[in-house]
Amino acid sequence: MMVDLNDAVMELEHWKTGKGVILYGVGGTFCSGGYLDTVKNICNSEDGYKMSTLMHDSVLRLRNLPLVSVALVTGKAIGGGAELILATDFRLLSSSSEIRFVEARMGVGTGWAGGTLLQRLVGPRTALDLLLTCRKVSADEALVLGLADDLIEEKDDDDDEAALKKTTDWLNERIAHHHYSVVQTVKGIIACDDFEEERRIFSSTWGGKAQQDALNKNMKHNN
Ligand SMILES: CC[C@H](C(=O)O)C(=O)SCCNC(=O)CCNC(=O)[C@H](O)C(C)(C)COP(=O)(O)OP(=O)(O)OC[C@H]1O[C@@H](n2cnc3c(N)ncnc32)[C@H](O)[C@@H]1OP(=O)(O)O
Repeated sequence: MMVDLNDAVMELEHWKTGKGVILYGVGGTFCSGGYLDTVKNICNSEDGYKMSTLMHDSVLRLRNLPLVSVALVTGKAIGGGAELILATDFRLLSSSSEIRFVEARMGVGTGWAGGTLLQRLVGPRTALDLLLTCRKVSADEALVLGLADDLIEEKDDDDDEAALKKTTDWLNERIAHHHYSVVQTVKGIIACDDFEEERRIFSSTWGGKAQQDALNKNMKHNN
């Protein structure tokens, strides 16, 4: 799964006209973390560092894609799976889904970049609390904590296709009406978190077709 994820992200890096991507699981579980048979086979510090390096690479490349990314979390997101939901720009949870950072119970810290990403999202105190208590976070609590951006209704829980359709609609509300160059620019600016880079990315759309078309429409933004 870890190598597959890295391959999938590399493939997405070549998608030049894309706007969005949805990360989801099937069969009622988002992801239950490291495959335990593999974990047992690589249970030494050196291999742990290698695994963590591979997962950091995948997660950071996914975050830096010029695409708007959404994790659709149906069912459980456990351990590394809970960390994985932090790799995207947004998180939509089905109302009975459950997030649980169980790494400390498993005798380890966060290996899939989740520590840094979690504290950026919910602040260091809440992150520390979630990582030390290893408690279940319900969809409702996730919404309050800022771990979830929106909830998908319960009736879709065991209907992967319906949940995916709702998530696609949610994402399309944000990206469908913009040209891909505009979506990629906005995403690039948010991902870079750097003023100089923001100017560089901004100038790539200035004077472009999307801007010319918008100017020619004499648009008003008063309703
Ligand atoms: C840095 C990341 C870190 C690491 O790599 O060490 C982690 O990810 S730590 C977390 C590792 N994951 C786990 O410890 C998960 C353990 N499993 C569970 O807690 C439960 O199975 C759960 C909550 C995921 C699902 O519970 P549920 O009641 O819905 O179903 P079952 O327990 O009957 O599970 C079905 C079947 O799937 C097997 N399973 C689930 N997760 C894993 C996994 N990560 N690796 C291997 N196998 C997994 C589970 O054992 C069951 O198999 P069965 O043969 O039917 O017993």
